[in-house]
Amino acid sequence: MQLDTRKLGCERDERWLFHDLDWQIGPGELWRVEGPNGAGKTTLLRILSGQMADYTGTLLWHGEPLSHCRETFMASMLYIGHRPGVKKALTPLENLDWYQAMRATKGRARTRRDTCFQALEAVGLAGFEDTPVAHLSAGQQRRVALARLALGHQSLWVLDEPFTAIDREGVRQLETWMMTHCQAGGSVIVTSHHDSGELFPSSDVLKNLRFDGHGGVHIER
Ligand SMILES: Nc1ncnc2c1ncn2[C@@H]1O[C@H](COP(=O)(O)OP(=O)(O)OP(=O)(O)O)[C@@H](O)[C@H]1O
Repeated sequence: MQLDTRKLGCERDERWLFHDLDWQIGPGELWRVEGPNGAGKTTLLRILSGQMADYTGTLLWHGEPLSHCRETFMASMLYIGHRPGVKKALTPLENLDWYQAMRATKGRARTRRDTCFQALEAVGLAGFEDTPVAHLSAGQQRRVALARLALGHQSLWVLDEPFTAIDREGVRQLETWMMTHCQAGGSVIVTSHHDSGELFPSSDVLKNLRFDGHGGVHIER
């Protein structure tokens, strides 16, 4: 797993959010992107996850320009954004099953459903599998989205504010998942407004990319 940015830049309303950003995200690396509101964190994550083409510079996936290997990249990357990205009229189980089907996950429908059950149990939604998402709390809805992490398909996780609405125990569990994912050779890029030191207190692998809010971005390995 290797994602590189070369001279990456993005301008909004005649203001550079970031420019000339050279950054390497390698296997086993856990990156926290931090900075003030409006600095450009979400914009950066949307570019890195292949959702925005409005930037300067180059993105390389395993050394190859992203535009040449988009399909492989998209299959290897999981993005969870600000919004839970779940269908409220469906149940958690239906949402996950739909997600699995969309990713053309091989295997029998029954095995696929079992995997979904396990993922929902892992995020604390056992007993809520068949409740329409619209009837769940904000934190539970968020957990439906986060259950995708437990399905274990992708090597790169790009997570924009995944801790929003999640209780303290859930935050610790999520941190553990991210660290375990990195220990297994995966990579994580995560934003959060939690204070520094509040998250991943026991991690010695956490690296920071910090927006200073004035167009400067600082990489702290
Ligand atoms: N589609 C867009 N068109 C024009 N400007 C945009 C667009 N999306 C975001 N911006 C601007 O880009 C800047 C960066 O926004 P972004 O959402 O990336 O910041 P952020 O660091 O994630 O903020 P927050 O911490 O509040 O989530 C903001 O000034 C925002 O107004």
